[in-house]
Amino acid sequence: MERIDLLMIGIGQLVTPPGNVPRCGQQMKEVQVIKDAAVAIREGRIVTFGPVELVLERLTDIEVAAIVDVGGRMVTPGLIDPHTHLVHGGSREHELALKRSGVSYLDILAQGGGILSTVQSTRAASEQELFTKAYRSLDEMLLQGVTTIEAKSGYGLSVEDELKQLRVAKQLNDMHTIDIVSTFMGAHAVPLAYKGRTEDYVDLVIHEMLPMVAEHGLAEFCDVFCEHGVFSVEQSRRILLKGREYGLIPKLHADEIQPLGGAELAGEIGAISAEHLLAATDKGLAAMAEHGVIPVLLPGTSFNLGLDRHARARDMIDIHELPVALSTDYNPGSCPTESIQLIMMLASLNLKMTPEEILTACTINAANALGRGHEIGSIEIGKRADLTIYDAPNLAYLPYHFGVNHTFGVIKNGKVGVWNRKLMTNREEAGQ
Ligand SMILES: N=CN[C@@H](CCC(=O)O)C(=O)O
Ligand SMILES: [Zn+2]
Repeated sequence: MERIDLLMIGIGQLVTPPGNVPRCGQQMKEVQVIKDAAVAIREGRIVTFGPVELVLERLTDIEVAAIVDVGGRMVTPGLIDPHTHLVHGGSREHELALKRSGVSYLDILAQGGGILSTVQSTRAASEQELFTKAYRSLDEMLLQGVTTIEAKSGYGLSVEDELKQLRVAKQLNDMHTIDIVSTFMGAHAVPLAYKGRTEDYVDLVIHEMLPMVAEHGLAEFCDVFCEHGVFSVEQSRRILLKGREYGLIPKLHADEIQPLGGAELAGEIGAISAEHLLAATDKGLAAMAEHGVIPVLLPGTSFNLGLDRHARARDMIDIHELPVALSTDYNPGSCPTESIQLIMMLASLNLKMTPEEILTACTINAANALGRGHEIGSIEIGKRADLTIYDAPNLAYLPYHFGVNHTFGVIKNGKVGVWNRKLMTNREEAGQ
């Protein structure tokens, strides 16, 4: 072993799911807890970790450039948020009264509001404006302990505006501490100019948007809002299969409001993940389990939409043995929050997930929903040194003591991104 760049000591509890692959069913509860631990990092990767005496023994006669003592705090892998609509213009607080008076999410959309309202603001915004707004959201996420996110397009809904959103996401990935994985979601809604002509819009997505996104290398995944009144199962299938021909891995907003068969479609085409799933049937969940599709659950969305129904996480874990992942769904409409820690609390309250399951869902299962289980999502030798440090004595404390940010520090790629609750990023780079 050569020199060590950073040695983290004083870890009261090091808590991580093991391995690189998705943790299914009861495996989600099995996390490794190492007391009085240390982690050694070189060139942004984990070189060794374990009980402090063991780590120090392994480092005998090895030069250590810097030592950081985290004062008995808890450390986990950096948290991963695998479903966000990060880049968008404007906000939708003007729809709050409508929402609270009982008008449904899909009715607001059908009236030209909702997603379509954000499409207007996103089209009107410059790339710099979109960048600055999203950069602030990324700062919030980093302060919460998040080190990698996914970001979808889908508020442009024209060739040029979809590319604009994806270019901004790429630039953010280059500039911000958080890693951003991009998803093309031109099929997020039918734009007003195509009202009543959904098939024509699907043709635009397939024949004009997908080739351009692929040609510019702007996305890794393709997603569709498969929902009654938005895109049908058949249209979603066509878009996702064509996307795959262009090298984009399929994801799907599936069975959020109606049991349309999105979960079944995700299984049929072997999507990497299916999201929402509040209305998914047992048949759909079985199809997902059979084909290794990861359910990404978004309890902040059902909470914020005031629904009395939630995704059936317990059935997914206990009966279907699925590898559940969790995410904020950060977006300006159904879930305007960057707080992954609020999501952890809601997963406990409404999805009845245990603290261990919640950690697994926010780390290794989320990493696999982004095809990155070999790189991030657990503390293993050789993996990226993405670590979150909490002012909390144990895992259960996170969903228990709610409404505050427990994150004390973040290490991203072996470098300090947050310390003592303060960002260590260079804000000047973001033009602020
Ligand atoms: N359900 C569809 N899309 C987003 C919401 C987007 C919006 O309302 O702006 C979601 O995942 O919740
Ligand atoms: Zn979404």
